[in-house]
Amino acid sequence: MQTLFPPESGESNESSKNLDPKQSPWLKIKQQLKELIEPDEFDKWIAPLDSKSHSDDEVVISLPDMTSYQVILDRFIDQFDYCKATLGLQVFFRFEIEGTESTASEVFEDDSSTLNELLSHNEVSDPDPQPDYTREPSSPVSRALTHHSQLNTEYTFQNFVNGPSNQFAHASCLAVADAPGQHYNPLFLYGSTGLGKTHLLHAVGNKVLKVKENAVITYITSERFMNEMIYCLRFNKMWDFRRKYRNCDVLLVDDIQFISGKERTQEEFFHTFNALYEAKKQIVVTSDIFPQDIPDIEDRLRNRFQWGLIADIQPPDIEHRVAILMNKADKQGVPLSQHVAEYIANHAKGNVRVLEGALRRVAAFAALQGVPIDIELASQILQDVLGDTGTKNITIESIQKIVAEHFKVRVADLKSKKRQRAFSIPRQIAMFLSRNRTQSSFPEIGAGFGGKDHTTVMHAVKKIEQDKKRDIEVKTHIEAIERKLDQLH
Ligand SMILES: Nc1ncnc2c1ncn2[C@@H]1O[C@H](COP(=O)(O)OP(=O)(O)OP(=O)(O)O)[C@@H](O)[C@H]1O
Repeated sequence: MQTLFPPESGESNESSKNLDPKQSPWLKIKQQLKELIEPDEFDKWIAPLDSKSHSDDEVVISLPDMTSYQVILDRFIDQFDYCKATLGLQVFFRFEIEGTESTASEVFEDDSSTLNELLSHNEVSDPDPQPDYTREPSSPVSRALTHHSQLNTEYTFQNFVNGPSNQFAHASCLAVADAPGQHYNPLFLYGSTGLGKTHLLHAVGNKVLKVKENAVITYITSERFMNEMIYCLRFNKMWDFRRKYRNCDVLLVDDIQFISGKERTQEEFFHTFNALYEAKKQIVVTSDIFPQDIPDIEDRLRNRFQWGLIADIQPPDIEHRVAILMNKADKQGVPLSQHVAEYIANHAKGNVRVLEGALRRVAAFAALQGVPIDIELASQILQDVLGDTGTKNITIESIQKIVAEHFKVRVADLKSKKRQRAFSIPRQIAMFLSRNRTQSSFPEIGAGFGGKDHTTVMHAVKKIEQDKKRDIEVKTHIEAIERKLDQLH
């Protein structure tokens, strides 16, 4: 019988001895991981792992130590997810690490967001089917899960400049903040990046708190929701988890689109949603995708997102951008004339985050150099620093062309399925830039890359985001390509 992984790759033969490769989800996943992960990394971290046992819905994998566990969490979690999704597997992974419990607790106390799906998805130990979630928590870990709303007090309605592009979303949020749980439940805010969704989400929480000081407001990103849930499943803390999320007056969930493909997270969120909804507690979620278009989420959840009110935010027009700039300059005490604000708004055409960045840089430069903020200065900063962001016609095609030239490959290679690093890295970088420098959705980008699935694009974007932070080479390539993109006319 042919083995999937030869012994020289560092793998023991235990899997192939005990499991029929045709039946083992772990071996299927491992085979796919081999194609997604660099050979030396695969040999070092993945090849030695064996599945101890598996059933129809669970695979138990043993990890040699905490280091291996942390490395897998940090570097390969997306690849695991991706493989599971592409293979259509419905299994949960349970990772057993020798003597992990105390170490993992320490990791969680420091930053639960580093914990993720590789922790157990096992719900067997989920306690108490009908618990009282209003009871006070007892243990230190339980207390770490108590409410702390983490609201940004700067993100208020007063600091939000409304205009035609966000008027409906702004009014909806105000209405919800005035009467939480009464009219529009859930409120679903969607729009592209940097247009103020998070700002409005916090504004709702801040306003509710202003009127009702002891209101329990919980703000969470969907990613953190998932990480906390996984931790709690692993360490039998689901009571605490549910107590936190089902016992609040307003639940604010940012970037809900990231639960795409995360089955267990979706299920838990579904029950959280129901519990809050039935108790007439307000739920507000944000997404950069319309609910109908979020890939890989259960229909019952998608439907619920549409029960209440859906409000979109569009990019601000020129007058609105000027108003935002003037407002921000005023609040920051930056002397900005209408004339210069118009110049900046005309050239920094991207989202509001781009506008803010432009203003910050111009103001900092003027303060440090002791010069007035005029058109000449603004023009210099926008050219030098922002590369005139937004005035260029950057498309998926222009990105592909520049990336291909930069890496000396053909555009056809970027659209191909070639898995060699020489092609896969440029392809992933081109996907990443297409997501960040155009308004294209994941499916649109996939279509532009030879009909790739949206999950492939999502995986690429996330991978490059991470690589950019820890790999100076990747960062340098991206910066060089961005400079070329900024020179487009
Ligand atoms: N209309 C507005 N008035 C004032 N500030 C705004 C407005 N819109 C956005 N901003 C500011 O722009 C920045 C980006 O906004 P925010 O983080 O809310 O965007 P987002 O839509 O949640 O983006 P992402 O999807 O990337 O999370 C924030 O500093 C926010 O205060």
